[in-house]
Amino acid sequence: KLKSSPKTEKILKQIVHGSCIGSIWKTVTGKKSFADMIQDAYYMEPNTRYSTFYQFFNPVLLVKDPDLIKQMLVKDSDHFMNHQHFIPPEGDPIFYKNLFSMENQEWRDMRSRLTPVFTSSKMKYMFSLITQNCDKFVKHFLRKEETVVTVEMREIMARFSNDVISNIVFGVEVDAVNNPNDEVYLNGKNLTNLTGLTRVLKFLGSFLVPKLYKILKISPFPEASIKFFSSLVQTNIDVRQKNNIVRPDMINILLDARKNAFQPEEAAPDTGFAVMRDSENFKLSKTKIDITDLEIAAQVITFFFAGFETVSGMLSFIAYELGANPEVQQRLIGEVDHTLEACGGQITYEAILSMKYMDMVVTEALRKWPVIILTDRMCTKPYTIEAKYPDEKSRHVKEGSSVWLPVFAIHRDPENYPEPDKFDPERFSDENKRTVKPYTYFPFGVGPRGCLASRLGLLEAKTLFFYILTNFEIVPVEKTQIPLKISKKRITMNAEGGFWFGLKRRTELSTPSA
Ligand code: HEM
Repeated sequence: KLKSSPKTEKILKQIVHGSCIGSIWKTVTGKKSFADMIQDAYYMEPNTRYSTFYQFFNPVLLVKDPDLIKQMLVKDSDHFMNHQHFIPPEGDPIFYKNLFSMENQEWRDMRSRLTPVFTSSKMKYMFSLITQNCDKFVKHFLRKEETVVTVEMREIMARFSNDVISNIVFGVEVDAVNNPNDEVYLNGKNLTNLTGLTRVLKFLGSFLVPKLYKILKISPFPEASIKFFSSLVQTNIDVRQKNNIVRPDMINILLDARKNAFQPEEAAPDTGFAVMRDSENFKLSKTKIDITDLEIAAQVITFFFAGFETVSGMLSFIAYELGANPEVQQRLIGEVDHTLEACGGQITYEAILSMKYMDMVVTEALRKWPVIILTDRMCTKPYTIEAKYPDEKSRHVKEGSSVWLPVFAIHRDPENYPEPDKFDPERFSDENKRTVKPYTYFPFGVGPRGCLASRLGLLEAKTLFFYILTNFEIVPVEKTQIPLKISKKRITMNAEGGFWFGLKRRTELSTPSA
């Protein structure tokens, strides 16, 4: 009988049971969704605080227990500071020098320089850019003759997200809602689209065999689109500096912060339950920041990348839940109408954020459909998980090994949320939200490395649905699929067969003059 090491035994067991490696293969070949693959891993070792498995030969620790998540990824986050790198440092400097890929002290410095750009008062400053795009969005549909316009939500939300994020981060007014062939949009889609066997393999491969990718200098992203965005941003910075152009966007905030220290913040309301707060224990930059043109370009391109697919996914799932749950939608329409009336027909930042039911709906949609199914950390300093229960042994986590936070699986675990597949905004009412188990809600990740721009994402969602519901009702049409099935063809969360719904005018009077 051959003797094998515990590690080999574990890999063999996984292959034999088809549990993890088998489910990775099913995901690569489009037979299983990425969310299902992670759920398989989550339930592989039931009733444990964490599971371990191998990404081929790399050990991965999947953390499931809320207290352990808090301990490891918040309190002891200095042991788990970086993401597993999947973009080779030798690749394009613009794409590599972004916050998501940065590591250790370099990341910490950049994060503290960028955090002031995303405060609530900066969101208020940028609110006018968001409303400009929301207004364009509704006018696009109000111009149509039909009373009910059939629309594939994911496509139109992607175009909307493209327009907003380009407007806010690049300072470029793009109109992909009206022009689907817009160059910025097509390049953004190319950059973020993870469909097709080659792209899926290339992307999953960067997680599964990162060392090989590093050696071969393979980037999972298309080079032509990276070049397109680099030159767009550089030209934009040059033109502004030459002509002293000022507009309320991120390039402007960063260029300005190079000359003047960040000003004391004016008080502004926060954007809701889901806002990342753990990530703000940083010493914020109170002096002028030292940031080069290249670094500004790298950051704003990351913002575009990070805020395009995520936001469009979130908006599509909110639209789906409103269309599938008419009683929720009617209650929200009531709140929208009341809010519009209370602010005399001219919506304000404060009024958007005063809507409690809107916050409950958006929070629950992000619980049921967290668009980022999984986030990861790399162990940067050896760590020991002490045994807590009699049947546990303490577990050593080696430097360089991966830790995964299975967001989707935690949000759908009935231990955390009873009837987890039910869309129930009441979970987040004033009364009930106090009973949500801490560290079981992660649409924007966790700890100091959590999403930098949760406020922006939430503000975009609330403002767009305010505009939509002022003018339309979202109704099922022939092609609508309820219940929604998660697509097996994409790594990012999407609906099989698309998100088809109708936008039904609420009144004939809302026809725009222009
Ligand atoms: C609904 C919209 C969004 C969702 C669901 C989302 C979610 C996430 C998640 C899960 C992470 C990883 C956090 C972790 O590992 O703990 C992340 C990181 C990040 N997000 Fe977002 N995000 C959204 C919108 C945005 C937008 C609009 C921007 C920029 C304008 C943005 C910028 C970033 C950046 C820069 C990071 C990396 C932070 C770091 O490593 O320090 N995100 N986001």
